[in-house]
Amino acid sequence: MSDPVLALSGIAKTYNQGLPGEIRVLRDIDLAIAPGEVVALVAPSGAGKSTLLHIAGLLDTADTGSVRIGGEDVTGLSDRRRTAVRRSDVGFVYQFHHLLPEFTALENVVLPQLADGKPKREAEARAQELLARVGIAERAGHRPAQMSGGEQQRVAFCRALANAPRLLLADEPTGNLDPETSDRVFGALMELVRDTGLSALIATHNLELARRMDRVLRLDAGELTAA
Ligand SMILES: Nc1ncnc2c1ncn2[C@@H]1O[C@H](COP(=O)(O)OP(=O)(O)OP(=O)(O)O)[C@@H](O)[C@H]1O
Repeated sequence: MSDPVLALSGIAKTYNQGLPGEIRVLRDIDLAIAPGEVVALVAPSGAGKSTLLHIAGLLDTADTGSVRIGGEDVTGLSDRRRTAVRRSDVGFVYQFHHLLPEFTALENVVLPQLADGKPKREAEARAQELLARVGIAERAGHRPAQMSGGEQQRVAFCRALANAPRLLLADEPTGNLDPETSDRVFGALMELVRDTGLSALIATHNLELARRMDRVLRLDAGELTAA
């Protein structure tokens, strides 16, 4: 069997360790996501889902435990190597799009590819293709402020997938949209994920959306359980 795309083992994280305000956010978390598997993460507010996603996406480090991406143990890598792995293997989508306001939709999808060393012409072709796939090809020349919330979030999906990562991590990717738009935009994301065959861990408060994924996990009191 092939290696999980993401494997977390014995992950624990405590904020303010040893201080009066100590918070044990994660306790002994184990998680494996298979190639092509899409997993929902549901959690009450403050349960530590952002912390878990940041550790899985190499934006933060755990106190104990290991993180493997594509079979490679990335736990002890230097900051430089972690950044390189994150850039090429992990796509991130946040609740708010975090697009660069002074750049167009196309440029927002092109820039991470240039940072990864791709030639401009190739990067632009891929960006066009991704924008077309989520139905906003005609918005390529628009800046974020000229687009609706749902369109902006679609651009953010394209940006996350621009470098063809193995793993997509999403933190409430449609959480700031109205229910109808959220449903449509989430559908576009799922189509993109399924088409590209990548693995994903998607945090959501929306149980209806969670049920459209392959597996639902619940994070509560620092522990992860099957829901
Ligand atoms: N840098 C930090 N220092 C101290 N405490 C922190 C830090 N980051 C997060 N916390 C605390 O850890 C807990 C988990 O935070 P986290 O952001 O992971 O939660 P969450 O589940 O993503 O919450 P939400 O759904 O509200 O965004 C919270 O109680 C938070 O206040």
